[in-house]
Amino acid sequence: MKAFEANFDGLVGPTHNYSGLSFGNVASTSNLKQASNPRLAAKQGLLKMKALADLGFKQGVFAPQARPSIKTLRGLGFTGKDADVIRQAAKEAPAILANVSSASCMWTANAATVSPSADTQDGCLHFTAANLNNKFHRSIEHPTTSRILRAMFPDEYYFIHHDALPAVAAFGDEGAANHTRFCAEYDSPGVELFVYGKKAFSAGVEPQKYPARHTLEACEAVARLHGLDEGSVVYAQQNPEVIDLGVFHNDVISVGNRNVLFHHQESFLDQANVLAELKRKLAAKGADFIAIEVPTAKVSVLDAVKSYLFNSQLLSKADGKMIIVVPEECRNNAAVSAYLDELISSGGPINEVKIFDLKQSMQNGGGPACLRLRVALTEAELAAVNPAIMMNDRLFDTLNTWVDKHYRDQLAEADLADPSLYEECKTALDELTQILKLGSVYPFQR
Ligand SMILES: NCCC[C@H](NC(=O)CCC(=O)O)C(=O)O
Repeated sequence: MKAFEANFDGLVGPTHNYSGLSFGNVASTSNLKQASNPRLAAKQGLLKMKALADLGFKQGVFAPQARPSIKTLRGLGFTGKDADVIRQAAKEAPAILANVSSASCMWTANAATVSPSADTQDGCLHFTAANLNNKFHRSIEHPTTSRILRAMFPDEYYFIHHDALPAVAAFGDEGAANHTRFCAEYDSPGVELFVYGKKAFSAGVEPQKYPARHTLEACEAVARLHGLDEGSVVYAQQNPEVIDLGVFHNDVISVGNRNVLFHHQESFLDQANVLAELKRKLAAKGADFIAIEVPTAKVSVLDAVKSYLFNSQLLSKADGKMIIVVPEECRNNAAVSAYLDELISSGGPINEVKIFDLKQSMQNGGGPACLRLRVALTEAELAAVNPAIMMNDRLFDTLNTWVDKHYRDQLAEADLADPSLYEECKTALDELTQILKLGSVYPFQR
């Protein structure tokens, strides 16, 4: 049977802005109050999707959410017509308005955790929406995320959707940014690596400066929901010291594809044992685990955080070799650029680099890997995906025209107070649900 890894990239929403909302994410806090360009941001993302689709990879579009979230504002006591709600929040609680205006759902690696059907007890493909409980602006994403996921993967015969875990810190869940699946072929049974920042209900080390967003308890709950057995999972604690250096998700310090893990020397707390367990469990599934470890002497953690070398995508080509998709920032960093040259000429599994300009997203701490949710699909499952979300020449043109029609090319803090921004967002997203055939997924449509 043929199988694929499809990538579903977050289409950047019309309110993309820099509000410095993510303590612990260095890019987010250091670009606070910069003006953003939502139109450019959306187009940068679309160009990546189109380029990968053109290379023959299965590529889909993950729709953004309506912002500001009027529902959230009403729940916090703002009243009146929608425009009044926005004006009142802008005047009395601008920080709340900034939170509910974030376009943060663009980083779909945080939308959910996905277990392919080859790994699960019932043979279904499981999704659990992430509660993103650690950050207020992200904690409001999951109800709509769940509805969009159901519209993207509607067939109940193949796809099972779980609601987010309880919205408390003990079950803090950041989705696939802290989850990597290893396998020989995409449809052969694999091993799923769940990475957490701390334990909630038992003692252990944790970061001192920045939050550990994701707990072991959340990882275990998702593994249970998805029906993964002991031989198919590895739990690893992220190195708390690198969280304190700005590695707020594991996908800032490691990335995996098939049998390969590309990671930094300081990624995990108990690195040697994590790697050994992965090797052993993967061997039992008939795959030979390859770990490519980048030494601190070549790339420091700070360079990794600045360049987002590990927030890359590893994509398997027909010949079995892999492309590494990196942001432009990797070429602007001398140490990282030199390392990349060495990597692709090393004779190892990664032998090609593709570079993308994703600066608008990068300035909020979101690189190529943050922008995509990976779903390994069999041919039959792929055929059951909503076809209107799959990228092709026509959809690329339609979405570019749609962005030109609806998006502003500049957004500063003061613009968030403008009620017409919400109107523009609603008009755009209403049209988008028709383009992507999603049905009524947004609160304003229900
Ligand atoms: N996987 C990348 C996620 C980036 C995201 N940044 C933000 O939400 C920044 C938004 C702002 O600061 O305006 C986060 O930290 O969760």
